[in-house]
Amino acid sequence: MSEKVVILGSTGSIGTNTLEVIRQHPEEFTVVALAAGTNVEEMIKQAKAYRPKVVSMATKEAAEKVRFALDDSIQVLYGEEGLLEVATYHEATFVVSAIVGSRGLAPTLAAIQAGKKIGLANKESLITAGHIITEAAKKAGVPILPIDSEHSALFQCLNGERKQDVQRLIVTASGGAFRDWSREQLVNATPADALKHPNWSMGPKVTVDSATLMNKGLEVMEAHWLFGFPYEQIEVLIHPQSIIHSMVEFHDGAIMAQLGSPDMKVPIQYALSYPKRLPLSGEPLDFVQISRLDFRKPDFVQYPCLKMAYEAGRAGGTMPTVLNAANEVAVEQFLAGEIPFLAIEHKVEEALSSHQWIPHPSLSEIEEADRWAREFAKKIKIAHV
Ligand SMILES: NC(=O)C1=CN([C@@H]2O[C@H](COP(=O)(O)OP(=O)(O)OC[C@H]3O[C@@H](n4cnc5c(N)ncnc54)[C@H](OP(=O)(O)O)[C@@H]3O)[C@@H](O)[C@H]2O)C=CC1
Ligand SMILES: CC(=O)[C@@H](O)[C@H](O)COP(=O)(O)O
Ligand SMILES: [Mn+2]
Repeated sequence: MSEKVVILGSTGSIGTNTLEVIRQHPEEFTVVALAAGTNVEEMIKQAKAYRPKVVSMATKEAAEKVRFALDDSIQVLYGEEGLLEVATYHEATFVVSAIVGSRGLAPTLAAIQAGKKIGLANKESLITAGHIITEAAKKAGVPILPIDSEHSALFQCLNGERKQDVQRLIVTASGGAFRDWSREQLVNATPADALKHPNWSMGPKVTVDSATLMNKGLEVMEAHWLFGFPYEQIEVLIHPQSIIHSMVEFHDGAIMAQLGSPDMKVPIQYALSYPKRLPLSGEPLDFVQISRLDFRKPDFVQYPCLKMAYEAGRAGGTMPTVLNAANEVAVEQFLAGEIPFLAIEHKVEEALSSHQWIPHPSLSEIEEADRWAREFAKKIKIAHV
């Protein structure tokens, strides 16, 4: 029987890669519902090609344009209500959560509570409300299958192993667009510079997060929530080639690593078809051509966002929520040309140090902390950066 798939964020980088995996395996997967923001043209193309039963757009205006282009057999919804309807669509068995940012939290939680298997790319929802998502998944008895490449790698390396035999998780980082830039050079870094990721083609927000290494900080927290290890057992290692996607070291000194070309279709395929593996088109990894793999330790002075993420993760409660929300606002402002690159870390730092920490927040307290951090981060003046 085929998996009935919903994609939240279908028009984005993860969304389009997911549709490509599905296109290569029509016998395994059927697309039943899609949700996106405002990319009308891409949604019309996808709806015509995959014939879902329902689609939803972020705004009424976008939905009307999509509806105009499709026949009546595809229902077109919009707004928060439409998104939740798609996330919990009755026929769906598997929901790919690939909206960018913590706005992915509500639909991801709703999909879990509706008993859908989750393929999780939207790391921000897990950072923002880790205990709420993991408890909801446990209660509903649904698996959260990682799509993020490092977590897919860790998931594969941990397969069949006992947790108590693990020494540490080693999360690899490319170092992002500014891997070889000095702090002095970063003062003048532009959005165009930050968007030149050395290895991966991704959406703008995660690409900027790669450049600050906030992405790696978020991924350390993501690993904590997905696999249940304390922060002391989760390390980051800079690996410029992005060939080793992460590793697990065991107490006997053995290390398991998952390798592959930097192609998100591989972890997406693994999440969708777990525990099977399906063939994918693409060139096999050529070790002779790669010839070497390099590593170095990340430096907390060079990458304060990584340091703040470890601290926020260890503090727990509402600190990760605030870190994530302030970062989302700052990245958006940077991409809009409103603030310099180094103001991102400055805004996150200010928000964390001004926040009234709540140790065991409810969902509404998380939503309130997220709202507070966004407003606070927007208002921070950056003249002295
Ligand atoms: N790209 C990658 O390779 C990887 C991404 N991730 C994570 O996956 C998530 C998605 O990243 P990525 O695909 O790169 O991002 P993109 O920016 O490429 O895509 C974001 C998607 O979210 C949709 N969206 C935005 N706002 C709304 C809204 N209000 N309602 C509904 N949908 C909305 C966009 O729709 P529209 O364009 O129509 O406005 C788009 O489909 C992020 O959390 C990222 O960290 C993790 C690992 C790798
Ligand atoms: C592809 C993927 O999973 C991204 O999250 C990736 O990790 C970005 O690369 P770096 O953050 O290592 O630069
Ligand atoms: Mn990743």
